[in-house]
Amino acid sequence: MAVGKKVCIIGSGNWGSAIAKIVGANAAKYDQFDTTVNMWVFEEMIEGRKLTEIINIDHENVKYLPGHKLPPNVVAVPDLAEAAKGADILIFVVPHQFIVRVCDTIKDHIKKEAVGMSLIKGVDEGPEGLRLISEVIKGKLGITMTVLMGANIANEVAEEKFCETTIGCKDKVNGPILKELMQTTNFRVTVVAEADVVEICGALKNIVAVGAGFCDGLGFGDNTKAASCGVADLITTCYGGRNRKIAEAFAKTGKTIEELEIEMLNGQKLQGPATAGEVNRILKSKNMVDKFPLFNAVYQICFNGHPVTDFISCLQNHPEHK
Ligand SMILES: NC(=O)C1=CN([C@@H]2O[C@H](COP(=O)(O)OP(=O)(O)OC[C@H]3O[C@@H](n4cnc5c(N)ncnc54)[C@H](O)[C@@H]3O)[C@@H](O)[C@H]2O)C=CC1
Ligand SMILES: O=C(CO)COP(=O)(O)O
Repeated sequence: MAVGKKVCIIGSGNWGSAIAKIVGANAAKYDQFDTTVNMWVFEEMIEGRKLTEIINIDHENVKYLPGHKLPPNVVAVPDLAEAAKGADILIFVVPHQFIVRVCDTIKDHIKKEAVGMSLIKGVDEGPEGLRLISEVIKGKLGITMTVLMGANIANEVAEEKFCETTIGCKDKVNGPILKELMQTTNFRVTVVAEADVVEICGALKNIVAVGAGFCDGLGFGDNTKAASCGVADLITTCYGGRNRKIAEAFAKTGKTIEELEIEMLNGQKLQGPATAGEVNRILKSKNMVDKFPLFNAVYQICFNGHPVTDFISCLQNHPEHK
């Protein structure tokens, strides 16, 4: 009898837990997957209990996705190398700032022929400029990489509200398998070959979302917000995402991004400000900062103490309008 492909989810935050609902259900449903899905959980204590124990006994990630049951075949594992060992499909879904450490921890323990799928929105600064997170993972682990990105706010996906997502997969073999693993009636998957485009759009929209939050916090209207907004994930993120929410509070309260993240997100992590920093340094090295006034303004406000009230001038003085 053929043995089903073993799946490991690396990460168990807001999105990792929502995706565990889907992956757990599909792994149990389809023969081509092993029913048991390991989920690496960064261990922490919640009211005197280990988070892994809570997930394995109560089947709920009470900290990062409260109110949603996870399938019982999703097993929380606190040891990262142990969780990833023997997996055929590795789903990477940690905040982007932790990915290098994650890869270093698992690199001697994973199957060489495993396929990775990154759900991480962010970028890395390589020596020659921007590096995609999937490239970082591939560089560290040497495995085939794919990505999954979309307008997918985790809580809405967990509530099974309809949405679409895109898998970027450069080869023809892995696309259909990954689609079967991820797709449900209310989470519709398109597979495309342009994986790099899928990933870069997913990463950069978080900077725009911070800008949208500034607009809301400063009391501008929907037209103003739309001036910084594109399609799909941008629309979603500019209305419903955490980056937007924190940026609005930043503009209204004068507190720092770090203070607000701690106060409002209960351990969840923003990707937009960090991505603005990484992208700014990359643009600087290529003398291209002036071509991206919105990205630059978000960076200056988040990191260099520029007043948020100046934010809109970056749109008023956009080079395209000259
Ligand atoms: N939440 C959402 O709606 C969506 C998130 N994403 C992306 O998915 C990625 C992961 O986001 P979330 O699952 O929402 O995470 P999150 O924002 O809920 O982050 C918290 C997670 O980080 C872990 N963590 C904290 N310190 C750590 C450390 N030192 N090392 C490793 N892990 C640590 C926590 O244990 C927890 O699992 C991000 O790149 C995000 O942009 C993508 C689509 C939707
Ligand atoms: O990526 C997301 C929606 O597609 C989530 O965005 P936030 O991290 O801003 O909540």
